Amino acid sequence: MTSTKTKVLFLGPVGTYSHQAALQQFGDSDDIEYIPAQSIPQCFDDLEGAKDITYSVVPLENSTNGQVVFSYDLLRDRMLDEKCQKKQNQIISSLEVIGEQYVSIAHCLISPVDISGPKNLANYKQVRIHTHPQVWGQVARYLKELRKNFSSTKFELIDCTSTSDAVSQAQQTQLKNISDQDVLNVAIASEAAVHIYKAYIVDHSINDVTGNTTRFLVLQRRGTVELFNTEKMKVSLLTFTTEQDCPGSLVDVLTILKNFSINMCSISSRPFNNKTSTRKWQYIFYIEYDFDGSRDIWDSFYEQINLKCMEWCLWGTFPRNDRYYK
Ligand SMILES: O=C(O)C(=O)Cc1ccccc1
Repeated sequence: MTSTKTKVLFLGPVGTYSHQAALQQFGDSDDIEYIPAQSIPQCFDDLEGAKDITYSVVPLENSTNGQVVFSYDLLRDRMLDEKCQKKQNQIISSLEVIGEQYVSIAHCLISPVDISGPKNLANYKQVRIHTHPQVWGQVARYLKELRKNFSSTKFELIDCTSTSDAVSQAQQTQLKNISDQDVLNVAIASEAAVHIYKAYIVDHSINDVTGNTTRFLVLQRRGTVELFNTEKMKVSLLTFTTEQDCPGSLVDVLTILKNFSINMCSISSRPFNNKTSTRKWQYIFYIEYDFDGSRDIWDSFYEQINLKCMEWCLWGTFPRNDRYYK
């Protein structure tokens, strides 16, 4: 019998910050089945491909070190995929954003074995630190201090697909090399992962900036579930490209928001390679802006956007999460 549960994909395995974001969005109920993906691309691909998966939760940006570029580039690649349906210059992506979540990041230094505190890192000639690439920029100062305080220990940084995968990798590698007493494999992950994988905390709250927060997007296949209409403040995410070597082309797009008194709350960019041109240094822009459904301006607004953008994609209009303001 097929499951009647709502299936939610997240960057796994269990215990990741993405898992926390998914739980914040959908709760821990028998009606929800959480499915761990092995990579951020898989969080996009499997949502697109598997009709029985309803939602996917992906990391987008961090308050300390900015864009999770893997996700930005996956949005870019989907927008610029020729297979996408087009309406004039508008690209209708197969996925849409229906929500956002904010997760407080409190990284721990985690060991598969109990070393009774950070001072005993000095007992190892080599310490191999595993974590998700996005984490290195959030603990740069901590790592510098480690190297200064344990100058006889060699620290090696190893990228993993997620923070929980890092704990698992550290455990497996430590077990495989159990005879080598000079090497310790550790991970940087959440305290939730420590309990799930029955590991040990060497150091608490090691992120350089307290209040470090990661923002996640909640995706669905476009049109799967109609967005509930709430009075809550909404925000729209739109990506676009402009004509290269055309002075003022970006300003012309941003001026549309100004002319309609629309508040832009974020802007960022990523390089892209246009298939029809060998030119480098072309950029796709990502803007978010406050959406007020009570204003009767939006058809005109998007007509103007369509005129000034080479290509554009409205990824979604979704409720602003209260945690944005904390
Ligand atoms: O690996 C995780 O736990 C993730 O959810 C990705 C991530 C990594 C680092 C900070 C925030 C999210």
